Parts: sequence; structure tokens; C-alpha cells
Amino acid sequence: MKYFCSRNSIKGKELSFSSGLFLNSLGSVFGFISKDAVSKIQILVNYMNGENASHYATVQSMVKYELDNNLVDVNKKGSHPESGCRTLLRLHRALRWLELFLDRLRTSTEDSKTSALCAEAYNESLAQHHPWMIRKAAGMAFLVLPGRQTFFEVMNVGPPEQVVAKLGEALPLISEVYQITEDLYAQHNMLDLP
Ligand SMILES: CCCCCCCC/C=C\CCCCCCCC(=O)N[C@@H](COP(=O)(O)O)[C@H](O)/C=C/CCCCCCCCCCCCC
Repeated sequence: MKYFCSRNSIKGKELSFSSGLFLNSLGSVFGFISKDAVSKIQILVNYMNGENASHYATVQSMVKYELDNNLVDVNKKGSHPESGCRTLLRLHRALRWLELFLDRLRTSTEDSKTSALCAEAYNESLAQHHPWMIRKAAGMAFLVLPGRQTFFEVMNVGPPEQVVAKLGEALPLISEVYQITEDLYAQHNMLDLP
């Protein structure tokens, strides 16, 4: 799925990576997070490969198609619990967490705790949309995140300076994608889809 934006070549999948694989490499505690992320991505991939694929070529065309054809549960859960709009919204909120977390990681020092950076980013973003049980489970998972050095190694980008440089390159792109979706969803009053 593409985003029409100032840099026409940006694709959602270019900015994402195999979140499932990455989370699994952090340990089985992250399984429930990975499962949810992968299943939501799969829902969108199925739309993109399905009989209405042409409508799912861009986020903008998906929003128009689903809204024009009443395929979105707008006020309360109904007959479209897995609409593309609703599914993307969950991932969009997670992207904000990722943006905040990676920015903290980029500006962190050797003795920074990834668990604290991750929890701060989560509390500022996704947590506001999660019920108590999920917040607790996420909080416990963060506690077993590896330290900064190991975390950088798992990212497999190179030495710390290179990781920091790559994060500096990636963050503006993440931020741009986030803002495009945020504006589009705000324009259609879809930031609180059930
Ligand atoms: C350069 C690499 C470094 C960064 C590594 C990032 C790896 C990216 C991976 C994953 C992103 C997490 C995506 C989570 C999607 C959550 C979507 C969501 O909010 N789902 C909830 C609501 O769904 P519905 O019930 O309405 O369908 C669902 O209830 C949640 C379930 C699971 C818990 C989600 C907790 C999220 C915590 C976020 C981050 C954790 C990752 C830590 C590892 C660094």
C-alpha cells in the first residue's frame, strides 16, 4: 500500500520491516505483540491481494472505497470488525509509539535503559488506546527488553554510531508517513474507530 505524499516513492512496506521476526528475536515474551501486529498486517495484505485490490493500492483509495461503500464500522463495532481503515488505524497508532521510541533510542546514552525508553514512548502513545490488561502485559514485556548495546546488535545495522545515523535518516520518513495518515483520518473523522 502506498502513500501519496511529497516523496511519491515512499511505500508503507519500505518503511516497515519484519516486525514479527524482530520481536521474536527479542524473546517469546513479545509473542503476543508480534502475533497482533502480524495478523493486522496480514489483514491489509489480504485486501491488497484480494478481488478489490485496485481500491487498496493506496491508503487514500482504501479510505475512499471503504467509506463510499459503508465498509467501516464508524461508531460502534458491527458487521465490519476487520475493515482496512480500522486495522490500519491500530498500526498507525503503533507507528507513533515506534517514532517516539526510536527517537529516544537515537538520543540515548550508553547507560540508558531501553525498557524505560520503550515504556515512556508507549505511555505517551499506544497506552492511551489500550485497556488495563494489555497495558500491564506490555509493561511486563518491556522489563525484559535487552540493554541498549544488545538492542543495537539485534537491529543488525552496524556500530552504535551507524545505528544512530540510520535512525536519524529513518525518523523523518516515519514521521511523514504518520502525519499523512493522521491528517487523512482526521479529515474523515476516523481517529477513534471502534
Ligand atoms: C529499527 C528497529 C527497532 C525497533 C523495533 C520495532 C519493532 C516493531 C515492532 C512492533 C510494533 C508493535 C506493533 C503493535 C501493534 C499493536 C496494535 C494494537 O494496538 N493492538 C491492540 C488493539 O487491537 P484490537 O483489539 O483493537 O484489534 C491489541 O489489543 C494489542 C495487542 C498486543 C499488545 C500491544 C502492545 C504494544 C506495545 C508496543 C511495543 C512493543 C515492542 C517492543 C519492542 C521493541
